[in-house]
Amino acid sequence: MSTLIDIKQRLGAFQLEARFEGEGGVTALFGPSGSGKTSVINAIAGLSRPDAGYIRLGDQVLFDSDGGVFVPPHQRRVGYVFQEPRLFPHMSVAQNIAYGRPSQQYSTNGDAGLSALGIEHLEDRSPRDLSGGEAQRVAIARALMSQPKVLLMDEPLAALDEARKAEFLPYLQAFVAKTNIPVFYVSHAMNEVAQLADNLVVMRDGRVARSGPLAQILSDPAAISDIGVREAGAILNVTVARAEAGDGLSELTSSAGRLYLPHVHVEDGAAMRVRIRASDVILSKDKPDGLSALNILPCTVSRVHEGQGPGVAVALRSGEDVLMARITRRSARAMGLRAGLSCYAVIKSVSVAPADMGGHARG
Ligand SMILES: Nc1ncnc2c1ncn2[C@@H]1O[C@H](COP(=O)(O)OP(=O)(O)OP(=O)(O)O)[C@@H](O)[C@H]1O
Repeated sequence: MSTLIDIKQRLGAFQLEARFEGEGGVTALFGPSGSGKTSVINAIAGLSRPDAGYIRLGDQVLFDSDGGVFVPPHQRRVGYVFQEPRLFPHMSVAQNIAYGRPSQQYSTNGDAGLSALGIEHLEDRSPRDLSGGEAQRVAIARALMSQPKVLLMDEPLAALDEARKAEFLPYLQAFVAKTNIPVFYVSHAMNEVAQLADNLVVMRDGRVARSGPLAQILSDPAAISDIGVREAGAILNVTVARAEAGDGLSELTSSAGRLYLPHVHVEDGAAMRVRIRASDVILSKDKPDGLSALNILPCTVSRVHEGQGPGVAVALRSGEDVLMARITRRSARAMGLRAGLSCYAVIKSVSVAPADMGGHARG
């Protein structure tokens, strides 16, 4: 489902001026606090009315200031999942899900997205007896009951502690991999975005700094300043060769070679995404020997991007994948880095956090 968002809106002292196009799947709105992410999805939901512009989801125009179109929120077929699950405490889980749709039978049968949430065994419980992650899974199920054409999620992990996040994320990944409903996902956490999204919209100060396919933006060295130097990094698509490779490690295969990374709790043969931060990649012109680092991938430099500061972003072709390295300008010069140069990327196993591993391969 193609989308077009092109809106201007003054909110107090804040000026929102956001334009991007999308192609369905999961579109992450990523940016620092106060950059305008929630304001954009509120405009899509019809919870606020932009001063000017245009919003189209598929073939439905929801807002067109020139044409005098403003579809009211209840006619937009938009599901909204907030930071807090907002369940009714006096109703069971099943009643919460069916709330407002008494005529509609709730059943996970035949809906792969809904089944992926794994909530059947929770139906008779009170929301008081759910963990934060379980409650969010129920909130997503409830949002699906209106048979939305699009699902908006505003930082659904923000209110969860680290343990609950780790428990909830695999369900969310499975859900977005299975559902056919386009999702707009607001987050300021790049590890979540890297695991969940197909498309990325980077927001800065009320404007769209970048938008496009996630993998493309994350492997563009010129985008590093918009993503943030600490957060920037490319995604490797890997297959789990041996989840239990001993020593608390898993053995993964990427198109460029074998990797040993912290243990992942998935079946052998599973396809997943691994985010490798640019600042965790060391480059060497010769194949290093006697290093403690377990992962040494042959690469070819495809682009060297010099920014304002002391760092240089280097895009590397590694088999079919792209890696990104951030090194000092001084090192880049000393090594004579330039497009076409063959080198080796060195990645410490322990530098890759479990939270950076696990996104389902889509398709
Ligand atoms: N109704 C309003 N009136 C005045 N200012 C507003 C209004 N709504 C939003 N703002 C301001 O607009 C800016 C963007 O807010 P928004 O919630 O869209 O950002 P965000 O990127 O989602 O941030 P966060 O991650 O903190 O939720 C903020 O400075 C906020 O205070």
